[in-house]
Order: sequence, then C-alpha cells, then structure tokens
Amino acid sequence: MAERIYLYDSTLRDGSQAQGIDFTVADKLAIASALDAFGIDYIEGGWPGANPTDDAFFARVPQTRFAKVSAFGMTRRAGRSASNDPGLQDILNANTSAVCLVGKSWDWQVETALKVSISENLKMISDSLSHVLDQGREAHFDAEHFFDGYKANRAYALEALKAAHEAGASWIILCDTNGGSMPSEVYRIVSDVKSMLPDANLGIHCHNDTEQAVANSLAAVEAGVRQIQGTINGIGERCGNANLIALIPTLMLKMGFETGVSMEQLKEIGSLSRLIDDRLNRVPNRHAAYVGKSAFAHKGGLHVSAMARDSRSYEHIDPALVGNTRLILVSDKAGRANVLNRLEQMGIEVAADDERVTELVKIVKEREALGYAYEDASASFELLARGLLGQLPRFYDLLSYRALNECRMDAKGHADTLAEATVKLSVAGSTVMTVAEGNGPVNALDQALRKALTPHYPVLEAMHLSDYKVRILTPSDATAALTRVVIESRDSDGHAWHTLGVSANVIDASNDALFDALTWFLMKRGVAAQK
Ligand SMILES: CC(=O)SCCNC(=O)CCNC(=O)[C@H](O)C(C)(C)COP(=O)(O)OP(=O)(O)OC[C@H]1O[C@@H](n2cnc3c(N)ncnc32)[C@H](O)[C@@H]1OP(=O)(O)O
Ligand SMILES: CC(=O)C(=O)O
Repeated sequence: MAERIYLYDSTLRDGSQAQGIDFTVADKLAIASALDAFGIDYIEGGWPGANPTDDAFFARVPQTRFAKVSAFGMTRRAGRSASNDPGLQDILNANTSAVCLVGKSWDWQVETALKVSISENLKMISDSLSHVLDQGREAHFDAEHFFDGYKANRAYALEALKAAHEAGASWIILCDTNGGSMPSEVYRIVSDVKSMLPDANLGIHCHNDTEQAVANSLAAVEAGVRQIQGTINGIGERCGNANLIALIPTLMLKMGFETGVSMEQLKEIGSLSRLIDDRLNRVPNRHAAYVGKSAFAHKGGLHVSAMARDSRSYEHIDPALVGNTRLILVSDKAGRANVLNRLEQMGIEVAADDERVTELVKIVKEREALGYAYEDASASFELLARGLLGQLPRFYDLLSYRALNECRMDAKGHADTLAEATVKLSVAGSTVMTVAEGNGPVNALDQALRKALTPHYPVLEAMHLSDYKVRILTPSDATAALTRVVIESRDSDGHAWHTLGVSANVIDASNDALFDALTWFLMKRGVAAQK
C-alpha cells in the first residue's frame, strides 16, 4: 500500500503575496472550487481579518466536496491572551475546519522582528495552537524561518517545534521562508527533526529564491515529511513557492506516493495550471514541466527519429498520464523523421523513402534560414508540403494589391487615420477588383480579399483573424528590417490555425500569411476551387 502525502495549497494566500497578483473574490472562489475538484487536501483561502477580499471569500466559500478549507494567520500578539486576541478571533470566526498559524522559530527573528523575549514567543506558539484546538479546529503550525533558525540556534528552533507539538498541533510545517536552503541541508535537518519528534506530523513549506523549492520539498519528503505546502504554478512571495504542478506528478508517478488526486484527476493537472494563468491574465509557460505545451514537443531530428522507434527514447513519462500530448515539430532542426511524422498527423500519405520528403526537409531549412518559423505555423507548413506533393488546391490568384494608409490632423491636432486597400484577383475564370477600408492597412487588405472571395466561397464568413504578431528578424536594419508575420485565424467553432509570411515589407508578409490562412481554411472545409 502506497504511503499518503497530504497536499496543502497556498495559492490563495502565499500565491496572492506575489507582486502583480491581486485575486478578486470571484477568482478565489473559482480557484478553490477547482482545487477541491482536483483532489487537494487543504485549501488555504487567505488571512481572515487582513483585507475585505479575504473576508468576503471566507464568508462565501461553499461546502467543499473533498478538501478542508484552512484559514491562515499568526500566533497571538505578545502581552495578550489567545482568547482575547482580535487577530486570532478573526481567524476563528472564519469557521474553517483547519487553521494554520505562523510563528517564529528563529531566536534572532523573535528578538529583531517581534521584539519579544524568546520565552514569550514559545508561549505565544503554545497558547495560540491550544486555543485553536480548543475551538475544535485542526491546528497547523507554520514554523517560520525554521531552517535558518535551526542553523543559527538548533536548540531554540527545536524548542519552538516542541511548543507546538506539546500544544497538540495536528501538523508542524518546517518553512524555508527565505528560500535559501540547499536540498542536502533540508534532508539533514528534517531527518534530525524526525528523530527528535518521531510522533509529530511534519510538513514542508519552501520558497523558490534559489529555484530549489521543488527539490527542497522532495528532499524533505525523502527525510519523512508527509504534508507539502505549495502553490499552483509556483506563484508566491518574491520568487514564489514550491510548484505543486511539478510536485504532484513527481510524487505520484516517480516516488509512488498516494495523494488525494486520483490517476484520472491527474490528467486534469494542465487545466488546473491554465485556470490560474487565465485568472491572472498570463500566457501559460509552454516549457512548464509536465503541463507545458512544449513538455513533450520534439524538435531535434535525432530525437524524432529515435522516438519513431520507441517514445521512451526522449520522454520520461507517457504524456497521457498528465493529460498532455506529444508534439513533433518541423523546423531547421528537423530531419526526415520529423517531416514524415507531421505529414502522417496531417493525413498526407507519402512513402517513407519518397525523395520529395528529403526535398521538403531541404526547403524548410532554406526557408527557416530566411526567417520562416514553421513550428509555430503548422498550417503554412501543410500548404508548403501539399504544394510540393502536387496536392494544393488554388482557390484564387492574386494579380495585384495596393494598401494605403492616410493620416489627417484635425484642427486640434488629433490624428484621424484611414486605411484603404484595393485587390485585383482572378477567381472562377474572371478578374475581380474590390476596394475596402479598415482600421489599418492589413485589416483593409483582409476586408478587400473577403469582399472579392466571399461571393465565390461563402464559407469564408465562418472564419476570422484572431491574433496577429509581427516579429522583427533583423533589428539592426531598423525600419528596413525583415519581418515575420504570424496570423492566428479561428473558425466559428473556435478552432485556431496559424500561418506566416516573411518579408522586409510588413504588408507583403501579412498578405502571404493571409493567403495561407484563407487557402488552408477553404481546403479543410473541402471547398472545390473555382479556377
Ligand atoms: C512568512 C509569511 O509569508 S507570513 C504571511 C505574511 N502575509 C501577510 O503579511 C499578508 C497579510 N498581512 C496583513 O494584512 C497585515 O500585516 C496584518 C493585518 C496581518 C497585520 O497588520 P498590522 O497590525 O498593521 O501590523 P504590521 O503588518 O505592520 O506588522 C506585523 C505585526 O505582527 C507582529 N508579528 C509578526 N509575526 C508574528 C507572529 N508570528 N506572532 C505574533 N505577532 C507577530 C509583528 O511584530 C508586528 O507587530 P507590531 O504591530 O507590534 O509592530
Ligand atoms: C509561512 C510562510 O509563508 C513562510 O514561512 O514562508
């Protein structure tokens, strides 16, 4: 029977201490509900009494399915009884089944930051935890600065833990508050604590100031802790906290621990990670371990060739275990194996020894040297491949286009910009010429193309341009620089595809990317080309 690790999520408390993060009550409620559904054991909702958002969260947090909600706060103030401490009262008034109190375990901090005697601090710890337990709550003790405190004064740091343990703390969490510890130190110190307090339930709370919060948490687990505190995507004060998104699969898949997360729920870990990004309006980190889009993306030709023989060649786990998927990229680092794999994924049949595959690899490399980047524009790659294989329908021929940008100043000096484009193209055996306006020349060009093409291909109404990115490839050429335009288009069902164009003229690059976007969509819809 696998041993159980308890997962304590502090996204809504320590996560909200990160610069730039400001959760609303609605964010907190949505995140708490996702954490509960995912199988997290404890959800630290915030600090009751600290601010109106946290108070509103605790007032509204619904009944959880699985998780225990925890209210965070600090031990009683010096010179007050625990039962007469307004801060502690606020925390208890939140009515959560669990309470986590932070207290000092470094004598120097007690004297410098708290300005109380080290014996009073021990009483603050034991009185506060006893009071929480007397109210029928589960009591967690966060031993702040424990590792630094232990290194400065081992005896006192252990005294602080003993005070919590003797008061009956349900869990004692060892905090690497400043995030400067090394995994070997964490292992050694936790092992010592384990031998001094063999019957205490120990946890770990690590900060990421040396990018070792995950490694330190795992070292603590190896030395015997059974609760891990962390946050989704590792957000938190300064450089963040231990990242539960990396820790959970590692604990379950590599170390064989059981958690509250089932193997089925583990497949949802990417959605949980993206939910936090979404709430924070952040672009997900494509290189994030386990859940990033690139976590199982293979680019190097040697890698893909070996992967075709056995996927274990370059993957540490099956991506499906964490709900992720394998991606084979085509770029200037590709070989025949990458291209064959992509063609297969695109449903293009070609013999493995077809010489045109070698030709395609060569063309991709030549074009990438000119600034093309097909790994982010797979629709343009598909059109390139189909063109070479003689499978590319031609829906229209562009004969010419003109794009104008006119800026007029009014009497008050305000700029009024008008863009206009004219396109002349050949479609369905005739020549068509249209003019359209737009809020910029690319938009005007897009409108003029649609005006000309939609009467012949009405399905074009169902697609639109959803993102447009310009990358300067040769910045030293200043305004004459080569540009790469990547267009994201979407259909009415929200499916996206990406196309690109490269030119020193940004309008020409945009026109090429638009041509690919329209062509790919018409081809995928099975529309017959009207030539
Ligand atoms: C390591 C961690 O991340 S702990 C969590 C840190 N998170 C936060 O601080 C976010 C929420 N905090 C807050 O909103 C505010 O700091 C509050 C409401 C808690 C307190 O605000 P204030 O009463 O204005 O005090 P302030 O924040 O300036 O100072 C903290 C006080 O608590 C005392 N204190 C700090 N830690 C403890 C502790 N473990 N036990 C008892 N008192 C403590 C300090 O000595 C200081 O006392 P002082 O008021 O006599 O100077
Ligand atoms: C409690 C906490 O957040 C810390 O000590 O880092």
